Amino acid sequence: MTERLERRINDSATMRWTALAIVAVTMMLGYFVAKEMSSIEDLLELPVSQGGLGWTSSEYGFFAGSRSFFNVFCFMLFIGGIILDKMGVRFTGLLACLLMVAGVSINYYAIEFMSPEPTTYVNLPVIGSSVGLGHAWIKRQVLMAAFGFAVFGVGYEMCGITVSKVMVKWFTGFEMALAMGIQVALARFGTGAALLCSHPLAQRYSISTPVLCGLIFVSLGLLVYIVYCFMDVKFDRQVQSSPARTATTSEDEKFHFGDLVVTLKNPGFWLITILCLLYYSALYPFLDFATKIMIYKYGVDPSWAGAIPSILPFSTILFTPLFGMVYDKKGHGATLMILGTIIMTAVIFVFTLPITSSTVAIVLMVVLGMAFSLLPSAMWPSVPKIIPMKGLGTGYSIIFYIQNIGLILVPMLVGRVNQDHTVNGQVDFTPSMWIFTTIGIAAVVVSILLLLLDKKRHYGLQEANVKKEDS
Ligand SMILES: C[C@H](N)C(=O)N[C@@H](CCCCN)C(=O)O
Repeated sequence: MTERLERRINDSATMRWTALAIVAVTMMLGYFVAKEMSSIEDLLELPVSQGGLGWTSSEYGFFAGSRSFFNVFCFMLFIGGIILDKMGVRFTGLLACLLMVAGVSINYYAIEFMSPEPTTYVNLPVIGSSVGLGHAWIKRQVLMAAFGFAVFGVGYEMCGITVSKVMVKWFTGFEMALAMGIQVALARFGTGAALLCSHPLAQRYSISTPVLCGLIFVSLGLLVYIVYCFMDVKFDRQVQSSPARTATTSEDEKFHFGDLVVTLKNPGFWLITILCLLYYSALYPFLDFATKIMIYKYGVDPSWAGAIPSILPFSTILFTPLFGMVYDKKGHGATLMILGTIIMTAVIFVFTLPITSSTVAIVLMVVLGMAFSLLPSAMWPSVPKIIPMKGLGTGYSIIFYIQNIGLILVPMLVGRVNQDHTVNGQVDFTPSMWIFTTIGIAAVVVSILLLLLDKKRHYGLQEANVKKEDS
């Protein structure tokens, strides 16, 4: 056991919360970009003659899924995790921010400067009509935008795992779940702002304006992360100069490939990974299509239709830190996850029903916000209870990697299904909502299995995070 002989920089609440604020803001700016195009699906799909870009629903689904392409097909997330464990949070964080800036620049170039005319097509394999792989023609503009989004996605996910490791570094033994909850809450603010502002910005100026804003934001994120690097240098110097810490920290935190095998053999790790895959495959793609659902199913005016899905991330801003606090002080992490999956599935099921009142949609979004808080506030702080610190970068990266497979396939599938169920410009969203509901039911089952496994393996998921002597 490590005995603390000296006060460390993170023993100061001001310093550790400042570190959190900095990295969380960087991540929040990235989250804006991740959803900056979601509420303008209708504009992207308008004919060019009416000021749109003439994209099809399938092309939009392809674009929405593209954020995960390099992460999954080029194993970038996995490589990012190894880079993180080998090179540390400063190098990896800066690299991640640079990739985000590069990706959004390409995306902006595609939307602002490439021709939206459907004259140049590229033949690519995409999800075919509900079953298997087929071929579709994709506009070059869509392809270039997707390429930029995929580069951005590498930086975005790398930043996600880095920020997670930064938080574990500063908050172990302190208010870890609250810190992670606040980080996720700020990230949701980025998501909500994108859903709320993109459509009005695109309508008032041009379709590329939200992307330009995103470019400015991720550039700011890079600058902010440089500030964090100075704090991190100080933290590491202190740890190195403290003999008690040196004896354990440098050895404990060094990554060996054998640790990866230990992680991969851990059934708790796999259950949490599958839970993450299912939960996020239902919620994130749902958000990608929610604005269009509001317009077509609930008859909401397109100019403010994005405001209804934005309730979801905005409501999590309050709930996520709140549930994080509950987990820190009282425990019950596995129970919180079960509740989160049950509420999510129930709400998405109600969206499947033929109810078309926009008031009902608003209420459902608030309740879904609670689900969107319950699971992340308990799941992410549970990961360090299952995987040791030295394998955490790799562990988070494998979880995100598998999650990203769902984030590619589900939007593509839903985009295609929506296109197949469009008659005279009217979309029937029932089949795609059933896809989300089915995924939700599977998530409920996995979260219950995780509770049962915790009882057997004693990961401590039901225990509080804050240790009495540190508080
Ligand atoms: C999209 C990303 N892979 C992700 O899942 N992010 C989580 C937050 C992860 C925080 C880990 N400390 C999210 O809920 O958006």
